[in-house]
Amino acid sequence: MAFYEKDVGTLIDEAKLQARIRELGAEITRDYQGKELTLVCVLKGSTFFAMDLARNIDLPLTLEFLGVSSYQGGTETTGEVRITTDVSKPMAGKHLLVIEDIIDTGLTMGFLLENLRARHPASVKVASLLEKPSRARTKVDIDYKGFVIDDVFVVGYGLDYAEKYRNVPFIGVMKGK
Ligand SMILES: O=P(O)(O)OC[C@H]1O[C@H](OP(=O)(O)OP(=O)(O)O)[C@H](O)[C@@H]1O
Ligand code: HPA
Repeated sequence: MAFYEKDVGTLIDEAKLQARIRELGAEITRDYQGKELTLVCVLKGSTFFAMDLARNIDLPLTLEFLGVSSYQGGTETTGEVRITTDVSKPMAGKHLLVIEDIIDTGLTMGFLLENLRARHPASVKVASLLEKPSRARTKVDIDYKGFVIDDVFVVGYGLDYAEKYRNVPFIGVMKGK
């Protein structure tokens, strides 16, 4: 029995995740033909999605990592988004695709888009595996969206509860939360 089976139920299984990621990868491949694409992976939650998505994009892309944190171990945002790790290169003139695991209140992505646009990239688009529109506090346009989910706290496939459960291989819900 896997370590998480007692605590985590399945919301979106691995096959469904991978099928949708293949579709998104194909769409991004078409849209960025002839452009130099930079994936900006938002640490830590988006890492699993970003790596699977990158494998499904048939283009010579560049990877950058940007760390932000605002949940501080709980299920509610602190509302204060902090950069914990910055990208390694200037973003000016680049075609950026920001990769997120989830857009919940939208506060993190709102902060990130403002921060990245100030660096004068050629373009900025957003890919998010999940969207939880019922909790939105600010409007974020998602160019490449995996799934829309209800107002439940999800874990797995990169998403954590108090830093745990990121390595659960599917999108799950905490039982009894
Ligand atoms: O739309 P929001 O309400 O801002 O929520 C979304 C953000 O919250 C999570 O990050 P978190 O701050 O928990 O850091 P982590 O990715 O390291 O877990 C998630 O990975 C998103 O970045
Ligand atoms: O539902 C969630 N799960 C894990 N991390 C999150 N960060 C924002 N929303 C969530």
